[in-house]
Amino acid sequence: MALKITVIGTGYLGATHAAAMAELGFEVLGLDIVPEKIAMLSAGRVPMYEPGLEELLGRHVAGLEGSSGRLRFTTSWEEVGAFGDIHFVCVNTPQKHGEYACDMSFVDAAFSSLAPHLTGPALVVGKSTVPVGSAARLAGLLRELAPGEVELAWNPEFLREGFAVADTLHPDRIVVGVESERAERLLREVYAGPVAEGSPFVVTDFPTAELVKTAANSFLSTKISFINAMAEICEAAGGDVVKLAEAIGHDDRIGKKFLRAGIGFGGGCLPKDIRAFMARAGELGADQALTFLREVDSINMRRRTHMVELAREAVGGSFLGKRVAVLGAAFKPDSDDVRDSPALNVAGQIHLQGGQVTVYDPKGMANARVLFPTLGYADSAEAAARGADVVLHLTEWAEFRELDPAELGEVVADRIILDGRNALDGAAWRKAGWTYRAMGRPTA
Ligand SMILES: NC(=O)C1=CN([C@@H]2O[C@H](COP(=O)(O)OP(=O)(O)OC[C@H]3O[C@@H](n4cnc5c(N)ncnc54)[C@H](O)[C@@H]3O)[C@@H](O)[C@H]2O)C=CC1
Ligand SMILES: O=C(O)[C@H]1O[C@H](OP(=O)(O)OP(=O)(O)OC[C@H]2O[C@@H](n3ccc(=O)[nH]c3=O)[C@H](O)[C@@H]2O)[C@H](O)[C@@H](O)[C@@H]1O
Repeated sequence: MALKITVIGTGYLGATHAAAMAELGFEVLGLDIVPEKIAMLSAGRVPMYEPGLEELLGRHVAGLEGSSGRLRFTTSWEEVGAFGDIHFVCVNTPQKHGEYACDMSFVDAAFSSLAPHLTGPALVVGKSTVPVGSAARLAGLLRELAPGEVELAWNPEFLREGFAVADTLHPDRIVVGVESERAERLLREVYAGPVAEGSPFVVTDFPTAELVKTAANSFLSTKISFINAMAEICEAAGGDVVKLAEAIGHDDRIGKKFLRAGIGFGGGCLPKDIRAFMARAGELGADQALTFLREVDSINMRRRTHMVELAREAVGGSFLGKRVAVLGAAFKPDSDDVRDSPALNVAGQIHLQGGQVTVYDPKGMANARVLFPTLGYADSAEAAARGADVVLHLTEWAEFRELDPAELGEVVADRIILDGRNALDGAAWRKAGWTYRAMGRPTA
């Protein structure tokens, strides 16, 4: 009989994972503690913006016309416990307030809620990104609280927002930390489809599985901060970081990807993951090993301040009485996620310094309004730019590359644009009479 799968926590990761598991042919039950999310998902609607996810839900959510009916959602732990052979835990692990460390309270709560309902044999699989050592601790919690024969495995996730569906169905690799052959066999059964299509399947122990995840995000963060450090040098020396990245990227050992200089990385993962990693290394007495991540983080945060300084310079040295248009609120394009968004951080800093900021983003507006309620918002790039003394391009949506510089030039007070993502066609903007400035690139 086909395995029955539950997914605990149906946010960016969990909602995608649940739909993907149904696509792979399993019966799936998703649980969240937010009833509104469960109501939306049960109606086949996605509570966030993730390309392709709504279509996938439409193919599987029970009760929708023409669906496989393999995917349902609930808020009942009892139902989840009775339903699943395998339970994937996908809840959030944010940064603790005022600390670098990871806030494990959501994971702990999920395990504590689930365990008492596991009366039969079950495999619990952690997918959330956690500090190394968490899996061993949580296995102990399961032994203590679960009445049935329950085992734990750790299966970190590497999907990117904006590509979540494709990354889940065709992952670069599947990593499982297991303590028994049975756990490995069950997870091989779950991922048989992607593995048959070529995804490597890496089997290891708990700590290594946990560490693979934080190591990968640390490496990616380091790559971005490396190229942003080169952008700083290029600005000082008159070089062009885009050419530099292209040229070093021709070396396969370096590679072209993740070398886009700009205002740096944000989002619900890279920033908090490198900080949690540093905090955990400290607890393990190995903090020296990761001191470089402190530098990675500070280079990254400096990019945001640098953009604020460039903007202030562009409006004559003070934001007082100046209008600033901000194009972009999401932490990256093709997402509505504004968690630790560099664009909103820059907008917020300028607002605090007295600038009149108007933000526009194709998908991130609702989330941005919740997080930064005092900023101004407009419902198009043109409306945001109306009367602006400077325009900041901070999230590289395709929509912004398609803007007509001549048309936008008609509505602004001053034709100055700062490209925080090095993604616009500078020559076209200059031709239309704009002062165009990019990051780590020559000014003219
Ligand atoms: N968003 C991403 O692209 C990726 C995220 N991750 C990791 O996956 C985890 C989840 O991240 P996201 O999906 O982005 O977070 P999210 O905040 O979008 O989703 C988490 C969900 O868990 C629910 N939840 C919280 N406490 C719960 C509980 N006790 N019981 C049941 N549900 C509960 C929340 O209501 C929410 O819907 C984090 O550890 C993150 O680092 C890993 C790879 C990719
Ligand atoms: O752990 C996670 O949650 C995920 O974190 C990142 O995925 P994601 O946060 O969706 O976004 P990325 O595409 O990695 O971009 C992160 C940030 O880096 C910035 N970035 C990315 C690439 C680049 O060259 N330059 C750059 O500034 C983006 O604008 C964005 O703000 C990783 O890429 C995923 O593999 C991982 O699973």
